[in-house]
Amino acid sequence: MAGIVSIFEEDGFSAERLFKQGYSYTYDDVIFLPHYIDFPTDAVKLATKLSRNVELSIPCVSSPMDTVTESSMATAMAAVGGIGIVHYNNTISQQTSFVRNVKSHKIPFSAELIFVAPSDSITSADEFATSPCIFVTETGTQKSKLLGVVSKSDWEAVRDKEARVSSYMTKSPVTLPSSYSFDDVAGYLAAKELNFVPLVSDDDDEIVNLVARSDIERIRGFPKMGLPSLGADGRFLVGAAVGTRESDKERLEHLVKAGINAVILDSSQGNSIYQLEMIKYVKQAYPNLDVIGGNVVTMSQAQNLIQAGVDGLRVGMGSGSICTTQEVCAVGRGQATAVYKVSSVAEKSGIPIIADGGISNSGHIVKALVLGASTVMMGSFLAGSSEAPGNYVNQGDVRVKKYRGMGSLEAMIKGSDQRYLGDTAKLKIAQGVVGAVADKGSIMKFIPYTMHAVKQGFQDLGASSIHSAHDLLRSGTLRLEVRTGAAQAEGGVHGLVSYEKKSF
Ligand SMILES: NC(=O)C1=CN([C@@H]2O[C@H](COP(=O)(O)OP(=O)(O)OC[C@H]3O[C@@H](n4cnc5c(N)ncnc54)[C@H](O)[C@@H]3O)[C@@H](O)[C@H]2O)C=CC1
Ligand SMILES: O=c1[nH]c(=O)c2[nH+]cn([C@@H]3O[C@H](COP(=O)(O)O)[C@@H](O)[C@H]3O)c2[nH]1
Ligand SMILES: [K+]
Repeated sequence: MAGIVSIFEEDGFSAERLFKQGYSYTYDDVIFLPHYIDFPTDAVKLATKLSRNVELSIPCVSSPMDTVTESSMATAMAAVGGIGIVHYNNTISQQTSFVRNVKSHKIPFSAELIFVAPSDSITSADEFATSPCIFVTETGTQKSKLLGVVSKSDWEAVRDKEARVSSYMTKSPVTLPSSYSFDDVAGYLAAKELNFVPLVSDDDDEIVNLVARSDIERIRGFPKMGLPSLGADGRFLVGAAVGTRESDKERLEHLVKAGINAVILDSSQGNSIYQLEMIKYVKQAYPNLDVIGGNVVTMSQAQNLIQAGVDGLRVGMGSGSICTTQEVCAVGRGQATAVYKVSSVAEKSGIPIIADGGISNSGHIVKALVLGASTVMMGSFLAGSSEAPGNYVNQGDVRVKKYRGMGSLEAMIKGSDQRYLGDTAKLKIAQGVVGAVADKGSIMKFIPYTMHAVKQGFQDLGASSIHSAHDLLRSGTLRLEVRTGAAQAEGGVHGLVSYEKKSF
């Protein structure tokens, strides 16, 4: 191979040369030249690091946005081997309860837990829309003693819909410990011919999950993935975002108690005195917690945060699908260039980087990883999934979910305005939009398929791991080019009267 490489070394550009030319390139601008295949697709390993001490089996991270990551997303992301970062556009108690919820699960969930008090009545079938049953507890909240359960069929059989639930609930329902594995729970439901079973936490008997027979079939139907992301205590890994205000120190204290495995300091421009001070504070107060700084897009921004002690860096400014930062502030960078440049610095200090924003297909993930990232962070790619917060609505013929920027007016009004209205700033300027994305089903189905597509890309490049891709990048063995507009059009579907694009 060495001889062939030297004859053709002028074919294509090395990344070093290509990214030196003064252009801001994004993923679609560049294309990799194929190399040599000497292993099967399944031999490609995508195991990686989120940050210095957090290991994942796939390079996928869900973004800390209020239309992307709460408990359901973070649980499912960990179950498939990635990680979710819980957003902080909420109160401290809401954010920590999302984290605790992830920590108390062994099985990803789809049903909502609904609680009523014994004297309440259930007047509409709509109350069962998101769950096969409703729990009755002493005070009607999750944190109180379980008295009974009402299934949808129990309720349908009741004539007087105004009746108190205590008059017809099934008393003292069977529960299982939440430490039971998927197979244990599946075996129990089958043996007892039950339609669902609630799972209770080991320490305080609180109901934390509800597994229905349909969930068992659903989960069994998903493609097999590698190892889930588990901490040393056997619980799912989860991260959380916080800001850089004084009040975020209190938030962080609660998140650490709830068991987060990494914290992301969430700013659009991370190279600030506020973030540098926060990084130093976190490293001193919680030496065992990985702290991820950002966002950054330049080598010098990265160098500053590395010197302050970050364990990971988040890269991307204005590249997100809902971002308007480049339009509003004229600051940012094409995402391919940003990932390459920041990784060239971070790599020298052994700091993994997260390529954040602008991912809309598996090819973009290949590009981010091969250009130096260790993981990709996704918002719009995940926001249409069943695990994302919010309900689906119909927009014409399409089932959609809301997806919005954290710097959109709507999101700022909901909670992040403390960041904007604090101290001096009285005027709110949006740096993001509110939109909608199409229903994509469960991430537990489309992430495995996406990872398989990524492995095919790696195989074409002769890279059997993310580490070996980075070696090809740095040695100049990886060759790439910029695509003209016509080349980009040629690379997409073209010249057809109509077509259906079905990926798997
Ligand atoms: N990746 C991207 O391209 C972008 C992301 N976003 C997202 O929008 C959200 C908001 O981002 P930002 O506006 O950057 O939030 P931020 O909270 O970091 O900054 C908001 C404002 O508060 C100031 N600030 C922060 N800490 C301070 C302190 N301790 N004392 C005084 N002033 C302080 C900042 O300098 C800035 O002017 C985040 O979720 C972020 O990820 C927003 C724009 C671009
Ligand atoms: O300019 C911005 N204004 C916003 O309101 C905003 N909200 C999120 N983000 C960033 O976009 C990333 C998600 O991007 P994607 O949807 O392309 O995955 C996220 O991970 C963030 O980095 C924002 N950027
Ligand atoms: K954008």
